Amino acid sequence: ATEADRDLVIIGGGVAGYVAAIKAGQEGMKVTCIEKRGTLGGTCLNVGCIPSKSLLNNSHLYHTILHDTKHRGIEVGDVKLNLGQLMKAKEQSVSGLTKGIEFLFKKNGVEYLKGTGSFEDPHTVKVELNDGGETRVTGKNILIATGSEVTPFPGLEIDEKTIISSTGALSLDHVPKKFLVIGGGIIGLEMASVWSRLGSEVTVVEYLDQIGGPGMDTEISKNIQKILKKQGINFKTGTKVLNGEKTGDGVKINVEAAKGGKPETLEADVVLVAIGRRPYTKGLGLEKIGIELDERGRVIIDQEYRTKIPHIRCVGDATFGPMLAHKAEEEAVAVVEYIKKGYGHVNYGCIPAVMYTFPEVAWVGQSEQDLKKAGIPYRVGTFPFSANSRAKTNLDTEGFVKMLADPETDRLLGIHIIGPNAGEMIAEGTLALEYGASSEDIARTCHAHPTLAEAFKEAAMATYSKAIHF
Ligand SMILES: Cc1cc2nc3c(=O)[nH]c(=O)nc-3n(C[C@H](O)[C@H](O)[C@H](O)COP(=O)(O)OP(=O)(O)OC[C@H]3O[C@@H](n4cnc5c(N)ncnc54)[C@H](O)[C@@H]3O)c2cc1C
Ligand SMILES: NC(=O)c1ccc[n+]([C@@H]2O[C@H](COP(=O)([O-])OP(=O)(O)OC[C@H]3O[C@@H](n4cnc5c(N)ncnc54)[C@H](O)[C@@H]3O)[C@@H](O)[C@H]2O)c1
Repeated sequence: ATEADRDLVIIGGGVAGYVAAIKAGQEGMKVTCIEKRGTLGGTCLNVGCIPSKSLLNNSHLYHTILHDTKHRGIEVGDVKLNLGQLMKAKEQSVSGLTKGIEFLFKKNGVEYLKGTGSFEDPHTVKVELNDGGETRVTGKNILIATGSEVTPFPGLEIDEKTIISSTGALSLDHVPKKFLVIGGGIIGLEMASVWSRLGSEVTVVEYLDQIGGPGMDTEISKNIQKILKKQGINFKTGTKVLNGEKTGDGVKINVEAAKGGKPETLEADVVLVAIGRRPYTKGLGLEKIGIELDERGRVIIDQEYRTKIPHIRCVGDATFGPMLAHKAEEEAVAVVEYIKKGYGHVNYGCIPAVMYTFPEVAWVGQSEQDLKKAGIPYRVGTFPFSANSRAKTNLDTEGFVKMLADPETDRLLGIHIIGPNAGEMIAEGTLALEYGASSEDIARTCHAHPTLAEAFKEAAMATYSKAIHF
């Protein structure tokens, strides 16, 4: 056989794929990235992180202007929603970023093929080009970075009009009167927030007893549920969706208590299916070359991201771990380092999560229920934003910072925040955990005044001693 002519061929141009491509380019590798969507950035940039945050930000601004200005001394006249412009602003953010990645590809010498890749043999990827025709590329190393897709709900076919996935929820052309969300995980709660702020009557049906997914600290989950309820979102937790059907102009959904009970029928104009995402490896031809998936469809890999065929690796949503863009990005850098240098670094105990509701929820490390389950002793320190001077000046005092630390060594085990800008504040917690800091390390670090970050410092003080302002 002729020798493979590229150092690395990447299938998928999402966060995992494009970051690996840029990193490989920077390392002087000859690299090709294949993406079928027509734009780079994958789910995150096109139909995930970025468009959702644009809608969350602008719907929050709209809601604030409508309901939260008078007591601040600002009186506004007629406030109107221009949904078309709201969507245009979202599209502008998306296209600016996706084009930026094309620029970075050029800058770093990455070859970009617009088309669908599949394995012909372990070193050869066939590419069916989007504009017709096909080509073949060969790689010494091949990276599977094909991401994930929405998990469908059996019997509820997604038409992106009345029964929608997150993709439809990011581009509705009207504000539905009744918006029902199946699944109170992160997607469900972010989209519930957007449409509730824009005027829909929103109900979230969640199978578990808590919202935010099982990974969210239960105390935090209970608190954010109360806050979101006050904002007008209805919750049915501990409730199972049985089935549903389209009616003339909407959808009927049958539910019952998860632990059994009387069935109930809920009606809505639009239903969002947000019960999770599953790895996407369709059409890759993995079976042909003997690469295996686990029972949840994840590509099976070892600690260096190698499949059974060691020069074929996989990172991002298509394999194990939380389906998060920053986790995919970390792995993308690490996998190129493994290929190039033989070592890489991702600390899976230290991957932050952020839910961009208002206030935001952010956490890193272990939850109280994790620690209890593992029988690990811990002590808790909390500090409420109602006692933080910056939160008070901002008139946004809901939420708190909660820290969990080892009672003997004081080493931090987990940090959980509900509060404005929690997503930015958690970076300090992530750094602390990454470097094995103690709560006293944080408490003895000077924090500028007045800032929300002081709540972080005071929670640390409360963990090993006492907070000053509470
Ligand atoms: C609504 C929503 C909001 C989200 N918000 C956040 C957030 O705020 N923060 C966060 O961290 N995460 C968020 N996520 C999750 C995040 O989008 C994913 O974790 C991330 O996109 C995973 O990156 P990836 O590269 O592994 O996969 P993807 O981004 O899915 O990229 C895979 C790419 O591969 C392409 N592809 C697949 N098969 C082939 C093939 N055979 N040939 C060529 N190309 C192929 C696909 O077209 C796709 O572009 C969100 C997800 C959704 C749905
Ligand atoms: N801000 C962010 O970081 C962000 C934003 C959006 C999405 N994401 C990622 O995208 C992925 C998918 O998000 P998601 O919210 O769809 O999944 P998820 O797994 O986070 O939540 C799905 C929820 O649906 C519930 N559920 C499942 N079946 C149900 C049923 N039959 N009836 C009622 N409830 C049911 C589950 O109990 C769970 O709470 C996640 O991995 C998430 O981390 C991240």
